[in-house]
Amino acid sequence: MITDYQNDHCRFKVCHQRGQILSWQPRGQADVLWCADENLMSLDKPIRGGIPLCWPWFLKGDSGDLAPSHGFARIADWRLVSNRQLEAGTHRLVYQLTSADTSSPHYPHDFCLTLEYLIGEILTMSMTLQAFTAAAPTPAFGAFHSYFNVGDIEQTLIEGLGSPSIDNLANRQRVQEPEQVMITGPTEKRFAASNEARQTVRILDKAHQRTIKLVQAGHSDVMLWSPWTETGHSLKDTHPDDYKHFVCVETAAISSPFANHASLTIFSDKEPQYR
Ligand SMILES: O=P(O)(O)OC[C@H]1O[C@H](O)[C@H](O)[C@@H](O)[C@@H]1O
Repeated sequence: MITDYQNDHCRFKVCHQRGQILSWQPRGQADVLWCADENLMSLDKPIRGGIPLCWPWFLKGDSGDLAPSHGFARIADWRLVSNRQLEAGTHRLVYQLTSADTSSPHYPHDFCLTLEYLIGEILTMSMTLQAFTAAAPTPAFGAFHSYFNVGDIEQTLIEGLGSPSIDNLANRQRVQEPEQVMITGPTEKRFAASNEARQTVRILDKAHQRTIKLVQAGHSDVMLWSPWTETGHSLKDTHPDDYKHFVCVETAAISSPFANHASLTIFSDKEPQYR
């Protein structure tokens, strides 16, 4: 179910069947991505960890009644269409999912979705949608639902999210946010992606003495999620203390649909930039 790779820059793990990266460990660093214990995983359920692609809706969609939650892409069988190493040693993996492989009454269109990963010193994930439907397809929403590995969530700050947030756990109230956001309990907050074409968010992980930098394009929102102590309880595919070691910073299309292309690039910098 899980395949390990190594190149000059990093080690990484993928689940080819899900087209999902689960681990990316740049040379000399701790894993940048968090992933649940393999013994608690099952292909019957979404794999909790790495970067699942939620598509073509987020949670249960705007209507609140779409199933499966977070769309069908993260539980579909993807096809690996290219797997090679570039000259610089970086791996390039390309997966495709088409309407012939999976179908949903909530997205009744002919499409081909391509996911491309460049995995080396930096990690880039990009998604391209080709629609073959004569009529305009139903708008597609979702997220690159990234799980980031942090040494200690209580010593982690996230900056570049902007303000205000919309707090899903407080009746969608608008909350004025500081420049650096700290997670101190269950968190489910949505931030508007900046008006600039590209937005940078930083995760300052004091315990690992590193900064993870995310540069995104094509997403309208950023979701910040931590289940806090729900790990090991309502989240049955996790252990009780897991919440201490991950934060989800999800570049997402929630308030506006995805265009045909969206990307996320992740850098991990060992220099301590924690202030
Ligand atoms: O458990 P999952 O279906 O993977 O969803 C995990 C989480 O994803 C997002 O961040 C949502 O905002 C949360 O409400 C949800 O609990």
